[in-house]
This record gives sequence, structure tokens and C-alpha cells, in this order.
Amino acid sequence: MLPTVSPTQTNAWKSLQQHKDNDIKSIKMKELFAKDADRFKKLSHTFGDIVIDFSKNIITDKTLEILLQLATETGVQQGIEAMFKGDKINATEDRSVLHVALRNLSGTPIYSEGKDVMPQVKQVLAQMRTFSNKVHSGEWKGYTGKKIKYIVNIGIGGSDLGPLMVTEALKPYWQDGMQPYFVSNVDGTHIAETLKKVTPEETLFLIASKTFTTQETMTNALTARAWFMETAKDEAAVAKHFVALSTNEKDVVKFGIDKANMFEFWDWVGGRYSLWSAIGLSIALTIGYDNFELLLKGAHETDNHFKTTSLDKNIPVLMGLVGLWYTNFFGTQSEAILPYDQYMHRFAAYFQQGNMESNGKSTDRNGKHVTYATGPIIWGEPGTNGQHAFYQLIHQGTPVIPCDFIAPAISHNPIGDHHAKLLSNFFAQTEALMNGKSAEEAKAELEKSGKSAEEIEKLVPFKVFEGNRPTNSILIKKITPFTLGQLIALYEHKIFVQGVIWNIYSFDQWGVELGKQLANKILPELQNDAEVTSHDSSTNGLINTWKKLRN
Ligand SMILES: O=P(O)(O)OC[C@H]1O[C@@H](O)[C@H](O)[C@@H](O)[C@@H]1O
Repeated sequence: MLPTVSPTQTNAWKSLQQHKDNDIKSIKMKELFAKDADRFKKLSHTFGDIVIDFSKNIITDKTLEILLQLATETGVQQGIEAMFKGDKINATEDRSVLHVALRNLSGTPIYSEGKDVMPQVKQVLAQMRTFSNKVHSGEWKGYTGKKIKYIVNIGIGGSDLGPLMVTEALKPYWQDGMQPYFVSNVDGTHIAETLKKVTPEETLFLIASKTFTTQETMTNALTARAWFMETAKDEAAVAKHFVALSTNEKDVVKFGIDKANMFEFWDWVGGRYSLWSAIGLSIALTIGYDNFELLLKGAHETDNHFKTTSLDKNIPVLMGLVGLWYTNFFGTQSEAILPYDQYMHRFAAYFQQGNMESNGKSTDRNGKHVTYATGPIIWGEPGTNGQHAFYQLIHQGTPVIPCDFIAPAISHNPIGDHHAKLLSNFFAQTEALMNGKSAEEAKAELEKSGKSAEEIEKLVPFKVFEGNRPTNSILIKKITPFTLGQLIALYEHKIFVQGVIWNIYSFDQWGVELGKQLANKILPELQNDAEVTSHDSSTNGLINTWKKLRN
């Protein structure tokens, strides 16, 4: 089981506080680089084709030593073991957490409640392989005999963001003739605009929902089915165009999808960790099953690293510790993920759910309210777009925002000098954030412009960059299914490490329930024009105003 140590009760926590106040408060990263020519060598790690550089962080050897002590005192190693051996570490839902089993192609067993889950994992993977191959070869045909051309994944949250992010990130691997679409929002616009782009005869709808009860998904699925039936007319045609990805066989069958067209997964797969499961069918259909398997293999490589590497060399552990250092000892509230790769434009959005739904908690594993900060706000956009939008605040704003810069060494689109220009920005940003620009440097620069001494004096404060802003740089040889799998799993395990240390449960999401309950209560109140009085005056006022406006 997971330990239940409060991090603030550890010796390491107190040492970290003292260390921050005594040794780190006035330290500048650029001085650390000046003092130690080997800093990059010491603080960067190579993992296959991925290099992750932690050296542009406000950390010293001593910082890392105490952070590692924190990991030891809070039982990170024990947590890792508990996850891999299938303990019910998602205790509030009484479930194991075994997304690592979904990518375990090694042949070793993984147990949940004493049962090896690998045979069922392999069986569904085989089903996905056969199905994808049939669709690609044209053996699987639509009801008029046409080949499937469009995949419409209908799902939300974990049943949408992962496959959407991965298919976008791996666009160079798309199979000829396959076009995926993702419909998530209950806003009718999402499905309406998607249906305009596809034809009933050539579309395969994947109804992706772990629970098969999610309002948005069920509503969109019913709309898709009605739209399909308008043309197909024949109920028997549904079986050729609708499949379900779910843990809930009963409701899948009730919806009218044949059991044979259901791709199963299990309650030990968390929604936001499910892209490796049947939820990944849209990925396999888009990039081909073999590439999907390479994605799993990449993640498995990370799982092995995470499971077997000592904490001081364990990349997800270090990612977690470095992030936590800022959250808890610098009071930072957010982290930006900035991929310098246009294909990875949904990566930050994906980990917004991955991280914030996992660690956005304030009750610890003892049921007590935490007295320290937990999960950060995650956000980000691809570089260089972000540079021309929000980097101003990262460079000169009042909050410190630790950033992850991610870039491929080799572009899938080596056009002219685009990639060199892209990468020059990637390198320049982390350098600028670290070094900043002093008043003297700003002044010297202005002096070259021919401005008067008075003008220069006035402008200098605006041109100063404090610097010392922390970044991790992740350089990947090329974004391939394998390296992307490695990278996603690194981030997943980082989140896990932080959750263990913060003594919270990272695998439930009770915080999303209240809004759903209230929406269900309000929905019937919207069905007529009667005045609503059952809520507070704001909610009543808004509902009643809407009722007037809609008429
Ligand atoms: O896959 P389902 O059951 O439709 O759930 C979709 C999403 O539903 C949300 O309510 C949950 O917060 C997410 O964790 C989940 O991924």
C-alpha cells in the first residue's frame, strides 16, 4: 500500500526549508554555471533518444540530496512497488492502478487482486490488431460495401484527450486514407461540424467511455447514431459503423452495440491513463497497429526505468522532485509545458488533465486537509507561438513559472532552415530565462541606440530581466511512436511521484462530481418556461434570464 507520511513531518522538509532560506534564496543559476563547468554534464540525463537537462534549475548538489531524502522519507520507492504489484493504491475507489500492465509486452505477469491481468490485456490488444488490420485492408466494410475512411472518436476527458494528442503528435505516421476526428463537447456544434466532414457509408464511430454513462459522450453517440440511421435506415448497418471502447458491457449492449464490437478495458485503468488501453483504438486505426505497439513499447521502456533505477538517477523521480521544490518552497503555482513541435500542440492540454485531475487534491491519505500546496496549474502552447503571446509574463511577470521546453532534434518536415530557426528559439529562451539582463547590460545596449542619457535612465528599468527563471529542457532525437510513448510515461510517473510525496490519492477525481450532479438537477428545470426559484438568486436569475432570452 502507499505510505501515509505527511511530507511536512519529515526531516527532509525542514532541511529543505532551511536550505532554501540559508543557501538558495540569493543564489543565481548563472553563478552556479560559472562555478562549475560540468554542471550540464552532472545534471542532464540520457534515456534512449531523450536527453533531459535539469541544470537550468535553482538547485545545488545539496538541494538534490535533500529532495531525494524527502522521496525516501515519504516512501516513493514503496509507492512504486505498490503500484507495480497491483496494490489498491486508488483506495477511495478500491482499485489497483495498472496502466503499466497495458504496455507490458515483456511476458511477465502483473497482478490485480491476485489475478494475472496480462492474458486479458493481450487478448484485447490482439482484438485491436485484427480489427485495425481489417479496417486498413478494406476487409472491414461499411454497410454499402465501401472501405472505412473516417474515424470519429466520441469521448471526453481521458477518453478523448490522449488519443487526440497522440494522433496529432504522430501525424507523420497516419495511414493512407484514414482521417480521424474527435468529438467531445456536448455543445451540439462539435458533433454537427464533424458530421459535415464525413459520410455515413465510410465512417466508423468509436464510442469511447470507460463508464459508458458520461452525459456528453452518450448524447453525442445518440446524435451520431440518429444521423447515421437517417441514411442507412437499417438497424443491422449499425454493427458495421459503431464500436464501443468501455469497461461497461451491460450499458454498451443496452446502447445497441453488439458485444462482439466492444473493446474492453478494466476498472484498474484510470481514464486519464487510458490511451494505452482499448481507448487507444483511434490511435491504432490512425497510425496503424504496429505503430501503436511501438508507442506501448516506448512507455514500457520508461516503466522499466522507473521501476528499476535508483531514485537519484530515476528521471520521473527527479522531474517530480524538481517540480515540487518550486511548488512547495518557492510558492510557484503553475508549470508551463512548451513543446517546440507543432505536432505536439495538444501535449500541454493532455497533461492538464493528467496532472490537474490527478494531483488537484487537498485531502491527504489520512483524510486530513493538507497544510501545503499540492498539484500545480498546468498550461502551455507550442513554441514559438507562445513566445509572441504569453512569454512576456514568464520573462518579466511577478509569478515564477517553471517551464518544460521540449524539442525534437530532427524535424519530420525539414524545410529550408525552419528547424534551425525553431531550435535557435528553443535554446535562446531557456538561456534568456536563466541569465536575464542586468541594468548595466540594458544600459550598455541602450547607449548604442544614440538615445540621450536621460532617456536611457528612464528606459532601463523596463529593459531589465531578473532572470533566474527555472526550466527543464527535453531534447528528443525525433518524435516517433516509441519516443512519444517514453515521454508520456515519464510525465505520468512524475505525477505519481509527486502524489506519493504529497500524501494524496492521485487516481480518483471526486472533484468533478459536484458540477455533474447539479447539472443533472438543473436540466429538468430548463425543459419549460416556469420561473425557477430553487437556487441562490444568481443561479435563479441566470436561468430565468436565459429562459427569456431563448424565446
Ligand atoms: O471515459 P468516461 O467514463 O466517459 O469518462 C470521461 C471523463 O469523465 C470525467 O468526468 C472524468 O473526470 C474523467 O476522469 C474521465 O476521463
